[in-house]
Amino acid sequence: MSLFTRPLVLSGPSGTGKSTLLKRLFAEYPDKFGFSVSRTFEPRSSLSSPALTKLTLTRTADTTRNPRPGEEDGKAYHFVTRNRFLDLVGQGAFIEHAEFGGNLYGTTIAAVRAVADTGKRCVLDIEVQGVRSVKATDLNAVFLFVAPPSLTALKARLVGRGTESEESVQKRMAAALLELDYARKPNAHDFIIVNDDLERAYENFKRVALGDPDVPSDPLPQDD
Ligand SMILES: Nc1ncnc2c1ncn2[C@@H]1O[C@H](COP(=O)(O)OP(=O)(O)OP(=O)(O)O)[C@@H](O)[C@H]1O
Repeated sequence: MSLFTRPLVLSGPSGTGKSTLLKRLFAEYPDKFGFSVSRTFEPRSSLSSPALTKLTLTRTADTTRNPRPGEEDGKAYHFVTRNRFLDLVGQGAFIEHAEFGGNLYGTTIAAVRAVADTGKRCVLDIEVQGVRSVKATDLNAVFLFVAPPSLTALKARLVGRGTESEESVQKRMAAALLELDYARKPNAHDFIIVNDDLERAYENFKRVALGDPDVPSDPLPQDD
């Protein structure tokens, strides 16, 4: 049976290639997916590039920041007041929330459900803490872990991306160890894709995203 009707939770170390895979997927299937990203790290703009905002992606995040000119409520974000946001936090409404630059951002359980109601598959790109939160809900999500071929390769990608300071690379590498530790636990994820060769990884990623239940998981990289 297709898994397409269940939200897809994508996680994996920073720099492992999640945005790269998502961009390709959303470019190939502009109407099939709703997307939510919320992270502890500073958000990067790669998934908000003009090419992507033209797509009919449904975003699911709430924010207290003011709408920018031309931004409609409910399209990029649901704009809420700080008080309302904190109420929602108190009610346990969020899967994840974090503060960046004085504004609060987060993804509510209700927003993920709303995407599913439109017939699209909601894709969440979140960290391990968010994975645990989603597991504690009744969202019945499918968990996909994208692993780097090795820690050495991961570091090379982070450095090669040219977006991180030395300190930020160190922070991300430390977080990567925790993500990999979690991924080694039995039943932590339903699918594991090692993003070694991009073409191969993308083919498997696409199959999982479209709901194929039979995509074989790759073995996790050994510590190096
Ligand atoms: N299979 C691959 N082989 C080599 N390089 C890759 C591969 N996939 C992605 N990259 C490169 O690795 C870098 C990190 O990829 P990307 O930004 O997609 O990671 P990410 O997991 O989305 O990171 P973050 O969680 O920080 O957003 C980019 O420069 C990207 O071009």
